[in-house]
Amino acid sequence: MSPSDRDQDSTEEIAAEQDYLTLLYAKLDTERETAQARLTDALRQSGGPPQARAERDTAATTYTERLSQLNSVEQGLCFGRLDFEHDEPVHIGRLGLFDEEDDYQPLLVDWRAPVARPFYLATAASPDGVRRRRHIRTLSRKVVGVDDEILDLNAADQGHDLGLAGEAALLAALERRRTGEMADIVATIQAEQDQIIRSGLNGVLVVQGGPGTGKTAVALHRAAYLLYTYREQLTSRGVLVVGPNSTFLRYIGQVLPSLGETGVLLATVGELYPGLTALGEDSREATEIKGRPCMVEVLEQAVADRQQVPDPVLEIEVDGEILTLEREPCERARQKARETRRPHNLARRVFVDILLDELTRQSAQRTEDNVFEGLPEIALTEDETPDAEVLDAQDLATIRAELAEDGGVRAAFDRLWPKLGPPELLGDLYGSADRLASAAAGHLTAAERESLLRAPGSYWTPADVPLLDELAELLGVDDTEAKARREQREREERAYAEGVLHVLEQDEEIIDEEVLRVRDVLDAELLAERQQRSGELTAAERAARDRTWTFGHVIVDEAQELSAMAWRLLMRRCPSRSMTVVGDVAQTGSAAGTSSWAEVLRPYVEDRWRLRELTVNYRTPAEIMDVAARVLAAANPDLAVPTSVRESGMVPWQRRLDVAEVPEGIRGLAERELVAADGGTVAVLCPASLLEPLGTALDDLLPAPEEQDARLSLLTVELAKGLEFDAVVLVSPDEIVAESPNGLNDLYVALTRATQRLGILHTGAEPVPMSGPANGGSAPG
Ligand SMILES: Nc1ncnc2c1ncn2[C@@H]1O[C@H](COP(=O)(O)OP(=O)(O)OP(=O)(O)O)[C@@H](O)[C@H]1O
Repeated sequence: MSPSDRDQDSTEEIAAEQDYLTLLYAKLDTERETAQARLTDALRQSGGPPQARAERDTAATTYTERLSQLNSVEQGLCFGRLDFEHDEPVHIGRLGLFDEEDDYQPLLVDWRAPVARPFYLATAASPDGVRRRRHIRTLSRKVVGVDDEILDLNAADQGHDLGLAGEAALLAALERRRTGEMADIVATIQAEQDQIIRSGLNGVLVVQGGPGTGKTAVALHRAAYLLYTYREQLTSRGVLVVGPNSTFLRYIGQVLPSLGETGVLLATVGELYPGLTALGEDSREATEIKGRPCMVEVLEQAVADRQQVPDPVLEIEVDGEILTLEREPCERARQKARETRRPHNLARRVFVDILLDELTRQSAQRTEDNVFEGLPEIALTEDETPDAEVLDAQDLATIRAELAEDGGVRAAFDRLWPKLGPPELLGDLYGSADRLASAAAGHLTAAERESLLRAPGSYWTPADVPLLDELAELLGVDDTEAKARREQREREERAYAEGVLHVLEQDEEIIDEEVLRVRDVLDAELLAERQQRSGELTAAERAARDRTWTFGHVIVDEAQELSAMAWRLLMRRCPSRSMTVVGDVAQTGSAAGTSSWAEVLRPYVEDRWRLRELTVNYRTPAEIMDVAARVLAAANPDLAVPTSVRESGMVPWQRRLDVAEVPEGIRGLAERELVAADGGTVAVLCPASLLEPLGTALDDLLPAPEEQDARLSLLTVELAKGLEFDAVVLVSPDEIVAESPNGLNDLYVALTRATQRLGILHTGAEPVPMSGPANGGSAPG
């Protein structure tokens, strides 16, 4: 076949695919119109029995979700086609479309359906009945190209040694300019990634892989797959995706909506304590200490320290009389309360009950003494005993109830066993060297305790959130009063709704006797219910407001950074242990983070977790990985860098400047990289110590904080974790290494952020030889 025949072929193929795509979009438009009409219909109806109302609400929610799903797949609706040896071809896309007029024949197959799987897995050596795999490139609703792979044995010999599927489409996707928002990879998922995405729902799955191997992309597509496959199980409990910081969450935020999935909660660990925003920042040392597992014992002791007994006696004045609480009964009450093993605020009731008995006994004794005081001694008759009591059970109950309400008695109980909230207790602990010394005895040194001290009212930090969550468990919520208040509020809302109906009815009588009566379409119960519900919430929205919410599945990204205390919090949110844990132990930056998955998971699932590894680097060209490999070899000689899929033809540039000259020099370099990136993104990555001077030097080139699609970013390595840019300028590698105990890991992360160009600006000694003959590392693929 001559080249012009091939062009002709491809023009015809494109035209044929265009016809099919036009049909698919017409179908999509019809589906949208139908969903919109049904939604309008459901919203317009009102009244009827409660069951009909509930059905209508469910219908409205279903059609709203369907509509948003149909809208989200507008771009790249169909991206592939499989031609089989024996069966009819199928087109593959972001969601399934069916032809109702032809017995629901599939027009478009959802990429997550089993029949679409060979699109990602079939190879020439193992074609699985597939004859041809076609990638269809589109721009809006127009087909702009097709890339075909014929899966026959001739092709098997020519395959790429990395076993890539749809190589042309993959390389085109990888070469595209970055925008500051992660894109989905649904059209070019590779076989090793597909295995992870479609792995079963149950148990803990760990995905370990070097930089750029697609861990984040895979984790997000797995969320979409699980929601599709286990829809019923997961929509009610929701899926949680945890990321390291809000910059990262913004970066990945569009991927799931572009896959038609919106019911997922994306959050950092610092955002998982509802009602609290962790705006503060800890020193590196304090972050590490707050993450240690021994903090559980420190907090337990801090709670125990708030359960006091008098030394030796506490006097309480009640109605001019002095009652006393001595050490012994208080110790007994404390012992009994602790033995219940209930959280502090709930065990308090036992403590209070026992001491109320004690005070009641004293008060009754006092009353009896008063009754008999001054009376002449009267001889007992034969049927009287000397112990006959003056006060009966009813009297004792009254005394007890009065004591329970007495301000002095309540204050005494609050002093001995105060009701406590997590922020209050933790604030008190951080605010007092003495309290800290008592709680942390045997766990933290004086210097370590010192680093936790802070002024009252300081902002909470992300590392405080797991501690607050732990305290919420230790303290418990005594919700008796809250429950009573809630019931009262519900009663008031019903009464208010009754009142509203009454007023409306009166108005009606005045305006028009003939019109439908308000009570025919509304009743008090419904009005009150509407008020309370104030709109249907998705599981993700409800979960975000509820600390005790447990999710159907939890995905943790950059999981190597999490502290032991953060793991405890996440495990509480996922008692089913249906989790996907994604990370790279070679990239651990936080001193509280981990270098071993087994160590992290053992306390929760022992060795019952499965490991999958990703080995191909889709982000970073081989020339850059060559430099990164030298750093990894120095940081962790046992680990290998992933193999790059491509070369860029550009060896990273390296330059030397005096540290004082950097602010002046950086501007020109950043401008040059912006031009070279040609509309793509550029990041200057620097040690924390240079953030301010470089920020000033680059001021007018940097975006305003609210600007979304920044072309230039200035970041520390910690904040750049998980992100990628077309070009990176790395400043002062030696300082980056010196700033952290895991400095070489940080440098490795920084070196692997670029998709095209990397420049290194040295200001001191090279922490690891970064140029010259390679001493190991990845050979260009
Ligand atoms: N199959 C694929 N098709 C197209 N692009 C892909 C594929 N797999 C990964 N990529 C791209 O490679 C880049 C790196 O992916 P991702 O950020 O998920 O890697 P990572 O393993 O999480 O990296 P890091 O550990 O450095 O954070 C992204 O731009 C992603 O879109």
